[in-house]
Amino acid sequence: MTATIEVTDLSRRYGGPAGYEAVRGVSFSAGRGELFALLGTNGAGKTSTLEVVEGLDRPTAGRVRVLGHDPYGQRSPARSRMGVMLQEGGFPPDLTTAETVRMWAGTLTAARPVPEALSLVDLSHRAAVRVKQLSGGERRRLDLALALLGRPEVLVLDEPTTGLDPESRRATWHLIRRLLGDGVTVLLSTHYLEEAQELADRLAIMHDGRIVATGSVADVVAGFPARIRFVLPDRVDPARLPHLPGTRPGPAPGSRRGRTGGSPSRPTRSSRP
Ligand SMILES: Nc1ncnc2c1ncn2[C@@H]1O[C@H](COP(=O)(O)OP(=O)(O)OP(=O)(O)O)[C@@H](O)[C@H]1O
Repeated sequence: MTATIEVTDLSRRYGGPAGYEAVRGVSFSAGRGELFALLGTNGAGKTSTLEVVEGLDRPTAGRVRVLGHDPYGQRSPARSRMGVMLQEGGFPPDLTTAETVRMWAGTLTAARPVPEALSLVDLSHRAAVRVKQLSGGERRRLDLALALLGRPEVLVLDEPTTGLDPESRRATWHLIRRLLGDGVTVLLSTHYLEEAQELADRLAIMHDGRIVATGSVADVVAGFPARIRFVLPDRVDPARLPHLPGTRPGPAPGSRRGRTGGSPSRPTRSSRP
């Protein structure tokens, strides 16, 4: 069966052949009703990857297919079935929330009714408020409402819960799970491992433009040793501790001595900074 999203050996370079390669040979796929998460620190290459899947740019090398189409070269068949939530949506500040959704709906052939879109993201009570008066979290939810407006089969969400309070974050997770249950395929980037654990069928951890770990959430988490840090009271001499397999002295915060688990080296005496 063909995957709904298929990314093969994707590279993306900014600034021509001598420029910066932000994505370096990335491959992953997601099937119908699956959520694939890209996890990584700032600058890892997540947004650069998502933008190519969204069809905003062509790959420097490699291949991307969404619902069997090249999202850049065959833009309309892929884009018309895709909902996209960028990291920062730009809205006309003086329109109300409902006017913004209505304006966006006007560009689509079969948009959800505006009240339904607002209710999905819990913004019905803010329908008459101007966008410039919305909080950052409310604007993120408005962004999500616009991504859902065309009843997409594929959703690409760039850090959808950044800036949301815990309750809104959980509500967004609940909504995403419902969409997955309806068969929507979701590609999501996030900084939060917790978010990937909550939602993802599979994930990839990106670093410096490459995937450094990928698989099911359980596989990836199991592949990283647990790190437990503790600080010894000043009066305890680390040399007198019993041997603790897999521990090593860590950097001592302040004037205290620390120790970190997760590496197989034998503990040695820790020095003060
Ligand atoms: N238009 C651009 N021109 C040149 N370099 C860029 C451009 N956009 C992004 N980059 C660089 O590419 C690298 C990857 O950026 P990208 O935004 O894809 O990372 P990210 O993982 O999404 O980070 P964040 O979590 O901060 O959103 C960074 O070093 C960034 O500075």
